[in-house]
Order: sequence, then C-alpha cells, then structure tokens
Amino acid sequence: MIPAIETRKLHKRYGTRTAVQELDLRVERGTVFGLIGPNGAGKTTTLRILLDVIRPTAGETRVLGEDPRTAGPALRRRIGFVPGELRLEGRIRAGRLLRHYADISGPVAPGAIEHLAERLGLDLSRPVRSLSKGNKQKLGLVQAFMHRPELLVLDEPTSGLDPLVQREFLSLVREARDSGQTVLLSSHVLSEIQQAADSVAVLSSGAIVAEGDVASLRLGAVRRVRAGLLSADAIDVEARLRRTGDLGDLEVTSAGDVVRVAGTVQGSIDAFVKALAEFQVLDLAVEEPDLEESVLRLYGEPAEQEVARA
Ligand SMILES: Nc1ncnc2c1ncn2[C@@H]1O[C@H](COP(=O)(O)OP(=O)(O)OP(=O)(O)O)[C@@H](O)[C@H]1O
Repeated sequence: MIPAIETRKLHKRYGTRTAVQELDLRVERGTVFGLIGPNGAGKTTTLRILLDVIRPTAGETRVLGEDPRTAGPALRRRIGFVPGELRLEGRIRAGRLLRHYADISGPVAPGAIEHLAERLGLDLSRPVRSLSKGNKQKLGLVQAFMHRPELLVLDEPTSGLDPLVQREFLSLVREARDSGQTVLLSSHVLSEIQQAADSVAVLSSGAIVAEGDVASLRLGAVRRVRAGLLSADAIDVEARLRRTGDLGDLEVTSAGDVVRVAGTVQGSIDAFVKALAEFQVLDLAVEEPDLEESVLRLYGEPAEQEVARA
C-alpha cells in the first residue's frame, strides 16, 4: 500500500541556515507517527512542507500518494492540519468560524462539531478573539478532526492544554487511528508521544537521529531526580548512588542531618531508587523523561543556538 507520507532526501534551507537535511520519512497508513525533537530541530518546517505552506529547497514529498506542490485544494481537503501557531482574531463566534471552515474542508457530519467541542470543553458561543491560548488550540483541533480526514498533521497539538484535555485529545488520536485514519504529530514532550504514537522519529538539527517503535525509545529516556535523605554523610550517599549506574550531573549537598541529591538517571531508575531506600527518604521527585536531555545525551549536542533557544 502507498504510505500516507513519504519524503526522500528532503532539504530546506533558510538563507545559509539548514532547517531540514536529507530527511527520509515514511508514515504508514492507519498508524500514529510521532516526530519529536528539541526546539529548532526542524519539526514545524517538515510539517509545513507536507502541507505546501512552504516549499523545500530539494527532495521529494508524497502525501497520500500526491505531490503537495501540485495537488492543490483536493489534497488539502483530505488532511486535517493544526499549525504550531494558531492566530485567531475577530468577533466571530467559535461555532460560526468552525461552520465556515466546514464549508471549505468538505462534508462534516451533523453534530460532529458540537460533539468534538464538548469532548474538549470548548465553548462554541465565545468570540474567537476572547478565547485563551488553550481554547484557541481546542478550536484548532476541532477544525482538524471534524471532517474525519484521511490524514491528520498536528504540530505541537497539546501546547496550552490542561492535562485532562490532553488525555481526551490522546483518546481522539487513538480513535482516529482505530478507524483507519493516519496521524502525524510533532512534540517536544516525550511522554505524550510515548502514549500516543506507534512509531517515532527523533529529529535533531534537521536530521533524523533515531527511529523506531516507542518501546525502543523508552530505553533512552533520561529522568531528572531529586531527593532529600536523613543522613549526615554526603560522601557515603554519593558513593552508594554512583554505584547504581548511569548518572549525570549528580549533586549531593548536606545541610545539618539532611542530604540533598539532584541529578539525572539514564534508563531504568530501579537501582537508583533501591540505593536511596537504604536511607530514610524525606522526599523524592522523579520528573517525566526529558526529551532534551535524552537527545543531548544519546546523540550529542545540537547547534549552540538551539540550546540557547530551548
Ligand atoms: N522563516 C524562517 N527563516 C529563517 N529560519 C527559520 C525560519 N523558520 C525556521 N527557521 C529555522 O529553522 C530551524 C528549524 O526550525 P523549526 O521551526 O522547523 O523547528 P521546530 O523543531 O519546529 O522547533 P520548535 O519546537 O521550536 O517549534 C531553526 O533553526 C529555525 O531557527
């Protein structure tokens, strides 16, 4: 079967800056594909090329079997798109605007807009300019999903959404996949991709540095950990923790009879937690696997300016 998306040696330069280089991407139909990478990695550039919002410098692109540069509105109607930055102004009410979009995007089932708005918690009677960033994002999602397109291209779709709405969004993505639609979503949040995607490509400085199923990427996850232990002996704590494996930026400081620990753990945290448990643990915080840390650790530093932007 023809894949939903295929690019060959896709290249995009802005002046002297290369945003995307020699990108080979293949997204099979009926799957959820996650494109992840730190800020400036080239995610938005790639997605905009797929929608023909911008043109590549070189390379081939096929979307649903068509070349986006020549396929025109007929192809666009088969795609639901959430751009990274959604600008919505004006006094028009959310529901009216969505019905207007529906006239352009093609048939929308009766009640579909209301159903999606209710699931995401979007008030359709509000003027769009008065919507918060998160509510504008919800409107963008309703617009992308409402005509049940063959392909959904979603750029940072959950930015600004609260956790409950994020969960509902992930359900929508899974339901879309289960009904045969294809979803390509970009994110710089690893956990979101882990929950939603079947396959993943990690982008860094415009190139794919890792690709595979989600389970294999989990191994590379780096977690930031912080703990407070009842002990006066920072040196002993540090020695025991260092024996547990791959730690980064480990800082062990003591204040009175409390030792504070902060650092990053690569891969499994089992040994680290067991080493902590030899002491009386006063508090413990383990943060979500951090994509930035994982990419930097596994694949080296991206360009300096990207680190500064992040
Ligand atoms: N219009 C533009 N003109 C010049 N450089 C650009 C332009 N758009 C993007 N870039 C540069 O191209 C690179 C890739 O940017 P892109 O927006 O695709 O990354 P991204 O992965 O989507 O990042 P983010 O998560 O921050 O949105 C960056 O170095 C960025 O500064």
